[in-house]
Amino acid sequence: MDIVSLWDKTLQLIKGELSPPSFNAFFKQIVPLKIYMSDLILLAPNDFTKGILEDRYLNLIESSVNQLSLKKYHVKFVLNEKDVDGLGEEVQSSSNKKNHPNLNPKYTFDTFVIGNSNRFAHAACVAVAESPAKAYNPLFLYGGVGLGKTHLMHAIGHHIVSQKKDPKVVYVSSEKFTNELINSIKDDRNEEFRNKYRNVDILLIDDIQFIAGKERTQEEFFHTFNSLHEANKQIIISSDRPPKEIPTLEDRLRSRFEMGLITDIQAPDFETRIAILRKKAQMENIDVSNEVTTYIAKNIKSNIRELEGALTRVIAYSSLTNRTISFELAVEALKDIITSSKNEEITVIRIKEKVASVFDLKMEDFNSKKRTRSIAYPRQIAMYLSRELTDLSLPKIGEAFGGRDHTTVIHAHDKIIKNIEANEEIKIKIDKIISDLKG
Ligand SMILES: Nc1ncnc2c1ncn2[C@@H]1O[C@H](COP(=O)(O)OP(=O)(O)OP(=O)(O)O)[C@@H](O)[C@H]1O
Repeated sequence: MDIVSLWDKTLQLIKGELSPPSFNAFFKQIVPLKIYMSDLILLAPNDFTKGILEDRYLNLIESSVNQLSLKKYHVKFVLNEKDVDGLGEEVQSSSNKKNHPNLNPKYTFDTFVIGNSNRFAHAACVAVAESPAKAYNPLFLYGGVGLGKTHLMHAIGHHIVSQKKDPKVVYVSSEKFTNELINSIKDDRNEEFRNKYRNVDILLIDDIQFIAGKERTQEEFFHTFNSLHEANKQIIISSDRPPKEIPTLEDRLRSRFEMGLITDIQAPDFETRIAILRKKAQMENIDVSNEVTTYIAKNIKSNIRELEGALTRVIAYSSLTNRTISFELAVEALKDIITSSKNEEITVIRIKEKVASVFDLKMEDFNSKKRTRSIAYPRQIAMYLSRELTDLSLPKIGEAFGGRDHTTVIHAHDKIIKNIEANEEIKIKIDKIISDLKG
């Protein structure tokens, strides 16, 4: 029995043992990942659910699995698919179809909510999924943590697998790529490694920023890239920043990454956060009021993984305490998470407002072309603080200051660092602004 059927049957057994709210809260989101030796490895959606599954349900899960299988398994939970990367070749995986990559079944275009922050990235991914190697090659997706890059890459993979006959689609994190390369060198299996990556139709490579500074990996990836590109195979790359900002990336790779289309994903706006929460509640088949989704969406802004985690926590809390989901219950369930992030997020606007009040500037002065010292200097301080206190990229900061070039932001940042080192008065002033912003 393959892992997917084994897990499906296990779920049927477990369902009969538990109340529907508990089953829905803790079991529906588990993804069967891998069978390795005598371990059945399952992906838990978040730390909280993992803790509950391990503390309360491990015996039930293992006994149910072992009722169905001749072989005795130990069940293990991981939080990240990358955690099983080091386990060597799979014995069986959830992606048991020939040439099928290890794609998360939940990460499809259907489950992806489109909003202003990701509309362009989504459209580019759909275009690539429909015409691989014809639309944009490579497609380079970048954005902050937990904003949907991996989701979109897997969605492209699923779409292509569903459209083409036996395409070879490979999804790999750059860390896994590096580890496999190192092992192949160690075991003298370099040829095998090359064949694996140079003979695919679609290569999805996640978190490419981790190859920064790894010369041998960059060299190998350069040749993999070239042979795929020349053979008209599609390459999709993700990163937490644009190619220009990846330090110690060889120029020849950087220019290749810039050959196709580069697209970014921003943090979702309020409406998109609400839509994501609604979609998730709908997928879980659970009623959640507008008051509750609004409370979560207003307080968790910059990471969709955390947004989803908050909703899961509310659902679990309701199931554990046997109460219906209400605004009061959500506040109670999320008191640790939302108190710890109660300080308002630091944005460029807040930085500008603060610097404007300290240096007696008008808001429009930050974007103006005026270069008098009384304006240019506070403007440079505001750019410095934006670089230090927000996750925005250099080009985005430049954009937020009247469309200035990213080199202007670098210059301002370097200058203020030197000033802080040389001038105690400025250091105190800037420290005070930072502590006021942090609340
Ligand atoms: N637009 C969206 N609609 C629905 N779910 C989303 C959306 N964007 C992200 N998610 C969900 O948020 C979670 C985090 O997304 P994902 O893992 O793709 O982020 P990432 O950008 O690859 O993060 P990292 O930088 O940590 O690798 C996933 O569960 C994903 O399904």
